[in-house]
Amino acid sequence: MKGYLVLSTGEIFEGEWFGSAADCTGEVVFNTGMTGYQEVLSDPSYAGQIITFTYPLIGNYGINERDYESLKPACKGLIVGDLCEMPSHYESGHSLAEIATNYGIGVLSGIDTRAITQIVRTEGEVYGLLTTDRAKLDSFKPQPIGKVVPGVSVKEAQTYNEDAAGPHIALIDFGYKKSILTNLLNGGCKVTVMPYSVTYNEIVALNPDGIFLSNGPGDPKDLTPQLGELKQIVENYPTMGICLGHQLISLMFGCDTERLPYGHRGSNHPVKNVITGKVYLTSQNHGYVVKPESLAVSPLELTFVNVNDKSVEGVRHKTLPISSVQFHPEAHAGPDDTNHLFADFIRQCQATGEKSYA
Ligand SMILES: NC(=O)CC[C@H](N)C(=O)O
Repeated sequence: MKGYLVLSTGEIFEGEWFGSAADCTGEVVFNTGMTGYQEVLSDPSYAGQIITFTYPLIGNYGINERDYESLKPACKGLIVGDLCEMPSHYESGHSLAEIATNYGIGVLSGIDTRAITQIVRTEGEVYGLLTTDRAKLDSFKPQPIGKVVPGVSVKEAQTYNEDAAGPHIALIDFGYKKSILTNLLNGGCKVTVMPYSVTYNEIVALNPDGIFLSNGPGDPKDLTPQLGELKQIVENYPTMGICLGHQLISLMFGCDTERLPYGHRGSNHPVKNVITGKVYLTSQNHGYVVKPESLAVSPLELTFVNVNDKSVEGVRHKTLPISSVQFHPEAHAGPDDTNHLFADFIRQCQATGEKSYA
């Protein structure tokens, strides 16, 4: 079946349609990873987005049971150069087209994904409509994706590794990737996943040893109403944040965020630890970033910087045990060069021996 993509910048692309037959609209972004499409499409941080894969062949090793980053993918659609319909891998249980159908995701194949990438790199914020109905192309009205965290966060607390000997971590869920939970559980922690709207009193009642602020979709400023409560939480426990969690920590301590000229989404983004001088390759997925000049007026200091564009990649509080990174130390997809950050955080939660820094 034929399918179409119309962009808010006016271009129209025609290709072959797979997956869910329903139309979808969303922000068009591009991911440059050469592998990892299963982890990417199931990462909740892509809620409301249509993902263009720059690597030309997608779907060739199928979909397995283990590599989902969430139970239900939140992205809207996929745009690929060449969708493989006959995957080959000993763990593959489904083709990409099958699971896209099951999860209501439209897939457009046979597209010049480099052309789309160039448009997104030039324009920054681009929206698109994926449809099989040519008649709808003229009436497309782009709309920002809006507040998406409530749709991907858990509704009730969920505890994992109840009897673990290690520290008890409250993982505040803005759309957490399963690999973050897995890293904490493998590090010997008991983990309670809490809804994004959790209050300080609920955290006090839980009595955790540390707080983890997860990744998540959308503009971090959409969560401005939560910042006061979250600040009270993180000021009282050792805390680590990843991606959206990092942006929220920065906002709550007086920094500012802005859109990147175009997003960092891929598996080979170099970052430099400004304290040790070491460079790491990292997995990334973000469209917003902390403004570097805003750090000067906050109690936070820079820990990591992006080697390519010098953007802020990590911060820590000057006096409290709070740190966060813009990249993804849990990898999936991508390199796990910075995986030691989980061990550092878990050690920090163990070392305090007391619950409160207040
Ligand atoms: N992976 C994430 O947590 C993304 C954070 C935020 N939604 C951004 O695009 O910058």
